[in-house]
Amino acid sequence: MELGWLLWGAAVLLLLPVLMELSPAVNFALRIGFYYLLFFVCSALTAPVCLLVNGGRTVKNMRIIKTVVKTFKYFFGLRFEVKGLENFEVEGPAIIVSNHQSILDMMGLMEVLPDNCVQVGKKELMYAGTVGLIIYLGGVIFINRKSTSSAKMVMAEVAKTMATDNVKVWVYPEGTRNCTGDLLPFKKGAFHVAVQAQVPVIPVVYSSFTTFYNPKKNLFTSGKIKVEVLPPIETKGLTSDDVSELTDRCYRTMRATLFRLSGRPGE
Ligand SMILES: CCCCCCCC/C=C\CCCCCCCC(=O)SCCNC(=O)CCNC(=O)[C@H](O)C(C)(C)COP(=O)(O)OP(=O)(O)OC[C@H]1O[C@@H](n2cnc3c(N)ncnc32)[C@H](O)[C@@H]1OP(=O)(O)O
Ligand SMILES: CCCCCCCCCCCCCCCC(=O)OC[C@@H](O)COP(=O)(O)O
Repeated sequence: MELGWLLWGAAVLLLLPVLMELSPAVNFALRIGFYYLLFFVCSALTAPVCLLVNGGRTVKNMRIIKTVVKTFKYFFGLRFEVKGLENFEVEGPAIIVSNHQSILDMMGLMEVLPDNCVQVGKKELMYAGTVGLIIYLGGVIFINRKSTSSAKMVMAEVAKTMATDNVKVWVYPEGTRNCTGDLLPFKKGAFHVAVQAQVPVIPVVYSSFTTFYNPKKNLFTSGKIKVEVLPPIETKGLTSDDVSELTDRCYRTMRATLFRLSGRPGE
């Protein structure tokens, strides 16, 4: 019986490189599948540690999660080139906004995540098995994108509590993943919260993944991701009437940075 398994394992190991060469689809499926498996297994192993060390749902668990997720890049040959981390050093809370290209963003998020920073995520993620549990423990704020009114209420609550909790809140203003090398129009929620809480907006831009990652083309190889944390944009004195202009300004700055980091000529 054991010999059978041994032979089977050896055959797979020998065949794997051939399979991966033969079919990009197999290579893509294996790498993404392994990424999901890493999420699943590491979440299951890390949740008890978070409970033991910090006792429950708290942003302090993000430190543990970050330590684990930061190792994932080595499995995929991904490297991050980070600039501007000093821009996170603002007094007190802030709203951080970044572009969102893929599930791979979780590695980029954890690569630069400042202390005491939680994320806004779609509520469906709460049901993603062990990953749902670990992001709940990490303090992730869940919103229902299908109900603007309830999402607004959650965000209004965030604006009220982020000062007392002294947390930064990381929002993906595009509201969904977008791996086209450009930005989707920005939703305004993050900027309403920043103005309501009178805290700065800190834009973060990740260079385009399209050179090494494209699900439509079964492309997922190793690669370098440039990350730039831009100077904070103050909101003191702004009101809800200024939100559209603030959103626009942030969008333009981040889009220009995205093109620069990705070596794409600006428009
Ligand atoms: C140990 C190993 C572990 C391994 C695994 C660990 C993994 C890593 C660990 C942990 C990290 C986990 C991280 C998860 C990350 C997940 C990310 C996602 O899920 S991204 C999708 C969800 N995020 C969003 O959608 C945000 C952006 N959306 C918004 O902010 C929207 O604004 C929202 C949802 C609040 C409303 O969206 P609308 O679609 O209705 O569109 P709009 O244009 O923004 O708003 C419509 C009108 O309402 C006003 N409005 C919007 N928000 C408002 C507000 N808060 N207050 C007042 N008015 C508001 C606007 O001004 C607009 O009105 P006028 O066009 O100006 O007339
Ligand atoms: C082999 C067992 C594998 C079991 C799988 C475990 C569950 C894996 C779920 C991983 C989800 C972890 C968080 C990913 C964050 C993310 O990137 O979510 C996408 C949202 O931002 C936007 O969603 P969308 O609007 O659909 O683009």
